[in-house]
Amino acid sequence: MTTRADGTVREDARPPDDAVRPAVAVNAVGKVHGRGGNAVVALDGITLTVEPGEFVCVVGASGCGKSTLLSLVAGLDAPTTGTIDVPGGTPALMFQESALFPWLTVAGNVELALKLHGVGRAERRERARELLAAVHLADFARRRPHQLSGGMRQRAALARTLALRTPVLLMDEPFGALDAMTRDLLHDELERLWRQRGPAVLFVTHNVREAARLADRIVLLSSRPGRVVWQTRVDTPRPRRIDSPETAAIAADVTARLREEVRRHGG
Ligand SMILES: Nc1ncnc2c1ncn2[C@@H]1O[C@H](COP(=O)(O)OP(=O)(O)OP(=O)(O)O)[C@@H](O)[C@H]1O
Repeated sequence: MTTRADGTVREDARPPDDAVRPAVAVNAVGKVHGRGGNAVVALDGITLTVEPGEFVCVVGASGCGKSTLLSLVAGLDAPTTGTIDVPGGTPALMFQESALFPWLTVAGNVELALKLHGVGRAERRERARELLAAVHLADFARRRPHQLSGGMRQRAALARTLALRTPVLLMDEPFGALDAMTRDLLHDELERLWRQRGPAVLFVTHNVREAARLADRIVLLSSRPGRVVWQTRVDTPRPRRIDSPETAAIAADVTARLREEVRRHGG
């Protein structure tokens, strides 16, 4: 999928050679929301790639354009300048709120996502069953979302996102509303499933420790308008712990750079 500044979205006709092409390529992208006196320059000249299977966390001060970046990569909005290439097609998205349909069961929510992508009934059932078992919700498949805790709802949302088997997952603060203990468990789940299934992940967060816990690479955006100002690889062996000295040291380094960035902009 290629999204251009004129809003055209083109599905690539030829299957991509994923071994050599990035899973996501954001090329000199700018985004202005609104017009005239109300115009807000959210992003300015962002260039960023995510390699196949890579886990990239984007951090930055509030309002720096992280969610805007994800909505552009998702194809929900068009860039004002530049291009975005996602050769594997439309990515799956997960948000802070589970966005489950309240009138459907947990299994029904996962199956509906598959139905909308043209997956036949028998395969929908099987994939939903397998995914709900993988996120430890097998016993809750027939419950409705309001009967679940916040953490369980996000597990269901994760199952729905993974069920689509897209080569790219976009995650916008998916665990931001959860308590620390639940978030820690969801990090373990996500890391395990990501390693088993191997999608590229572009994960937006305010939480620098979360980024150090999950990422292969952390990208720091400047205060608005967002630009890539710094990035670092995270080579700590997996599985990781959020309270390990290695994770704490990386988080401290990223926090120092983030503070510097916010100070520079008078935040
Ligand atoms: N549809 C829109 N119309 C006008 N302005 C917008 C729109 N969407 C976002 N903005 C503005 O663009 C800027 C970037 O917003 P965005 O939500 O992308 O930032 P963010 O880094 O995700 O913020 P936060 O960390 O607080 O969630 C903000 O100033 C926001 O108010």
